[in-house]
Amino acid sequence: MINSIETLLLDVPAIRPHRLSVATVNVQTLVLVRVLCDDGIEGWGEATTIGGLSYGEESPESVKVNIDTYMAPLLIGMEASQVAPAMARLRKSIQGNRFAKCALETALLDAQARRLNIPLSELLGGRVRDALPVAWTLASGDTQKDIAEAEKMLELRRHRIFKLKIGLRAVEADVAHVLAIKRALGDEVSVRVDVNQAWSELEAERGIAALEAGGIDLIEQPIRAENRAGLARLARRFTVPIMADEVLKGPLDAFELATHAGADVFSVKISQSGGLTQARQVADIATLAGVGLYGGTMLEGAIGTAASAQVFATFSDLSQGTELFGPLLLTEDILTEPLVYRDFMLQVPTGPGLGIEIDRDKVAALRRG
Ligand SMILES: O=C(O)C[C@H]1C=CC(=O)O1
Ligand SMILES: [Mn+2]
Repeated sequence: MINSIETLLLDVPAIRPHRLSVATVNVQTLVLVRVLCDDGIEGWGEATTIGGLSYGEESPESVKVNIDTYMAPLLIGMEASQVAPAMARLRKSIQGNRFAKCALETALLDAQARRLNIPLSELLGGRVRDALPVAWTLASGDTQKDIAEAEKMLELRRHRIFKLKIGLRAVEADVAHVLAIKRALGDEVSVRVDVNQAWSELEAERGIAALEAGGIDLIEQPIRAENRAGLARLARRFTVPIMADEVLKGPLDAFELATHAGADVFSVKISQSGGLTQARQVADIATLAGVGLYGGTMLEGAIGTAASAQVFATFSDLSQGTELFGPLLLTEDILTEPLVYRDFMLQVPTGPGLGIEIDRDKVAALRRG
């Protein structure tokens, strides 16, 4: 039986300001969910977002209020080992709130996989890989700083795929910044951009043409999410792959995008998808439609990152890699043993459930209030 559900907010400083076109992250608020079951088993989930309400329509505070007030009462007393009926009840009674639902599903599946003594990936069809390529996002806002940071990551053998956040400056200035970094890092390194919806379609045509000519490998959400027809036009027009991010909010969007050739690649995010099961559905739709896959992040800490890794490890195609670097952007970790990043890959935890152990003292120290 599900005995209790607790939602915790943890404010964790970033190692440097992380500048996106929609927000600058100086401190990341981790939204953690802990489910306690009457057999003594505990499960953890995460519903972290970026920049309060500037990225998505759920804030850390709204996730906490909505889980505590509306969702936990629906689940408490239900059979903890029956995750599907629990989630069906939640989905039937609660509109929207994908991040909150994702955190709850993660915690319930973590607990159930621990109960069965298997990694969470094995409840989702089973893993086909034990390590995931991990991109790093260069977002200091300064070209020379970004180059130095990338060179350090290459030397550490931690990342050789770099995603650059652009869209704050004029198109030409952003293109010059990206191509300077590409030239400095050379052909062995993959350089991509994420515009976070900042360009108009006309700006995107100009910007993408220059980036494609300069050897950039992937263009993420160049125009606003509402302009689906525009994204499809860009995908058709350019050879460089166009990736859907903000436009993709679950299986129905995936189906619609796949039907209309709306993007070349999907960035799958567990919370944007509304949970781990739905993230798998997004991936299945992509694979059936011949759309490429990338494992995305909402800059979650270790719990959301481990949960994402358990899901992405089950994807047969993961041609564009992942960006599961969230914990590395934070000054504090909340695990007894950190996640392992080695040889440009995140090692997918092999222990039961999420395969991680929470350090309660660290959580208590970082907890808000
Ligand atoms: O992809 C986004 O839009 C959000 C996030 C993912 C990596 C990163 O640096 O920011
Ligand atoms: Mn993005």
